[in-house]
Amino acid sequence: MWSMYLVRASQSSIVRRSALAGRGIFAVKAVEAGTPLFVTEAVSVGRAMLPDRADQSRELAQLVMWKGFVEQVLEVVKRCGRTLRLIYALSADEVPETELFRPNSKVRAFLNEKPDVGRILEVLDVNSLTEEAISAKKLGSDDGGCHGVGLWLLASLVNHSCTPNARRLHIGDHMVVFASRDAKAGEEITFAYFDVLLPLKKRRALAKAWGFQCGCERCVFEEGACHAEEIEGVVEGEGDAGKAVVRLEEGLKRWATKARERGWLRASFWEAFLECYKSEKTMRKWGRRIPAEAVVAESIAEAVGGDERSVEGGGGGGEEEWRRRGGGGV
Ligand SMILES: C[S@@+](CC[C@H](N)C(=O)[O-])C[C@H]1O[C@@H](n2cnc3c(N)ncnc32)[C@H](O)[C@@H]1O
Repeated sequence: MWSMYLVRASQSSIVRRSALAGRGIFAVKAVEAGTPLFVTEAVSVGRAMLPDRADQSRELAQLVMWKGFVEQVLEVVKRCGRTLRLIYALSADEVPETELFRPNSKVRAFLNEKPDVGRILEVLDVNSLTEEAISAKKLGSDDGGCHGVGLWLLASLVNHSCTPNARRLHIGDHMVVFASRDAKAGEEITFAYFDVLLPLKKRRALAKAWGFQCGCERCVFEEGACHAEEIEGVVEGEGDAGKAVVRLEEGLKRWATKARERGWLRASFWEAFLECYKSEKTMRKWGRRIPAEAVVAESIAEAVGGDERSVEGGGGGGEEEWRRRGGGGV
C-alpha cells in the first residue's frame, strides 16, 4: 500500500531522539548542498485546484481537499495493517525503529485491527504536509496545477528549524528530500515549516501557531543576543530601514559574530535590507555602509539554506571582498 526507499544504500537518514522535539531524522554522514537524502512515496495525497489567494472559496477548496485526503488515508489503513502501524508510530513517545520504515521490513503489521479514527486524525493534523509550502517545490503539471496535502511517513518525522538544511521536491506522489546546505555527519535534518527570513518575534508567533516553541540554534542564539531585539526596535520604531541595516552591520562587527551568526541576523532583518535595495535614495545616502545585495544573499543562503528569493540581485565579490574594499566601516 505504500512504498518508501532510501537513496544511498538506505543509510542517509535515520530516526533518532531530537534535541528540538521528540524524534527527528539525522544525517548518517556529511552531505553537500543538493545531495538527495531520501525519497518517500505518499500514503495518500488529496489534491484540488485552489482559487486565488484572496478568494474566500480557497478555504472551501482546501477543506474539500483535506476531507478527500483523510478519507483516502482511512481506506488505506483499513486494507494495510503495516501503514496503520507506521501512522501510530508517528504519534508515539518512543523513537520508532528505522527498520519499521524500510520497504521490505519484517516488522509485524497490525492485522485485523480496527483503525482508531480519532488517533489517526490527531497524527494527520501535525504530520501532513502540503505540496505548496515554503520548503517545497513541485515538478510537473500533469495534474493541471492541482495542489495537494499528503502524508509522507518518513518526511513527517523531520522537524522545523529556523536554520534548516533540507528542502523537498514533489514529483507526483513522491517526495525527494535533499540537502539545501552542507550538513555534518550526525546533524539533524530539518525543514522550514514557515518563512525563516523574518525576525525572531515573528518566527516565535508562527511556531506558536504550529503549537511549539522553536529551540533551534538560531533561535537560541538570537534570544541570547539582545541586540536582535534592539535592532528590531529600530526597524519597527523609526521606520528607517537604512539606519537599521547600518546599525545591524556595525553591531555584527562589534559583537565579533561568526559567519553563520551574521547570516542568521541578516536573515532576520532581510525585509529591512530589501527595503534599502529597492530605494536608490537610501543606497546613495548610506553608501558602502550597506553591504551589496549579493553579499547579504550569499551570507543568508549559507546560514539558512538555499532559497531562490535570497539569491536575487547582482553585485558579487562576496563578504571578504566587500570588507576588503572598506565596506561596513563605522
Ligand atoms: C511533523 S511533526 C515532526 C516530528 C515530531 N518531532 C515527531 O516526533 O513526531 C511536527 C511536530 O514536531 C514538533 N516540532 C517540530 N519542530 C520543532 C522545533 N523546532 N522545536 C520544537 N518542536 C518541534 C512540534 O510538536 C510539531 O508539531
